[in-house]
Amino acid sequence: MSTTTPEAIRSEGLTKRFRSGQVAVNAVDLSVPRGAVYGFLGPNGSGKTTTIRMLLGLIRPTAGKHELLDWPMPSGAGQALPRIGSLVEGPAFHPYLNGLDNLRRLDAGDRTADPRTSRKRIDEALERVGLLAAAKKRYRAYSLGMRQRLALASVLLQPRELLILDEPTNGLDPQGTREVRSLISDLARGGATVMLSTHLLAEVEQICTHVGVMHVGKLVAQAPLAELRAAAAPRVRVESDRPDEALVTLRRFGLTGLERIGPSVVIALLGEAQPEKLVRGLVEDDVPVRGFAIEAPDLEELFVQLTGEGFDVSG
Ligand SMILES: Nc1ncnc2c1ncn2[C@@H]1O[C@H](COP(=O)(O)OP(=O)(O)OP(=O)(O)O)[C@@H](O)[C@H]1O
Repeated sequence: MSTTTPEAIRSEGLTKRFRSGQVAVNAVDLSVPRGAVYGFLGPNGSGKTTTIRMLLGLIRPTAGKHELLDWPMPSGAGQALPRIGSLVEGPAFHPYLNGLDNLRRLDAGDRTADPRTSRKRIDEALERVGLLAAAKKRYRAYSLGMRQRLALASVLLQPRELLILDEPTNGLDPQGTREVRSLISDLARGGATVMLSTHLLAEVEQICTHVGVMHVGKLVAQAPLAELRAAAAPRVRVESDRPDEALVTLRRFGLTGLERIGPSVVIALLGEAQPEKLVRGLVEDDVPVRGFAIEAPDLEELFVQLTGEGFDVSG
């Protein structure tokens, strides 16, 4: 194996052009740090599933290259894939078998799984996704949410270094959604790296440490969530005929991120400063103030600026 890098997933110029001519994924450079919960966020049709299918070697990229756990794909698939659990389009479950027997079948077909521990691992996986009570029910009688849980259980039959999950909470009711999110956080605490795709900003805000934002096939932003939050931190905006003097006052109050915008507007990060004290300070310094506002873009506004579209914030 090559030397261990800080990234669990790395891609350069990953591109998929379908036969129709449509470029679904356009030169995507992913960087998913080990230990991260990486939210792959984007509206429907932005290219998330296509990217994930390329990462896992299910479809061939038109251009670009990528590595999973430092193994180049697809040549290193034999080494990389046993260390990776994935949920994309769900495994093929048999409709007339119950959940338990479906997992037995999958586990028996996995040559890296130890048959002696099979039952124990299956029960643990069913328990983790809250499906133990329904283990003997036929798959065809499962609700969409139960099917999703069984798919997740199949990913958890073995310990994994990396989990790649396409819309893992899709189809789950609010309770199921909460449970799956807490399960993902548990897995990350246990040391796994998780990449999950979602169209829900709330999902990213609740469980992710990093985010990559897709828009019409392009990765338009990629950063630790804390960094994006800082970029979305509240700012103070002062309109004055003497902006240089306004800047001096704001600086005196310890504000950072000071910037002049146009001839009469300055902005700065509000930080811990109290707005009413700032106003008083400006007046005391004899700075003529025409406008004073606190602007607090939230993450949603930030993403809208990036992509020109909103995300579903519910869930
Ligand atoms: N096999 C295919 N042949 C042609 N076009 C495809 C194919 N698969 C996906 N596409 C197109 O590629 C674009 C990206 O689709 P993709 O499924 O990757 O998006 P997504 O972000 O995962 O969206 P969703 O959340 O709806 O799954 C879409 O416009 C889709 O219609």
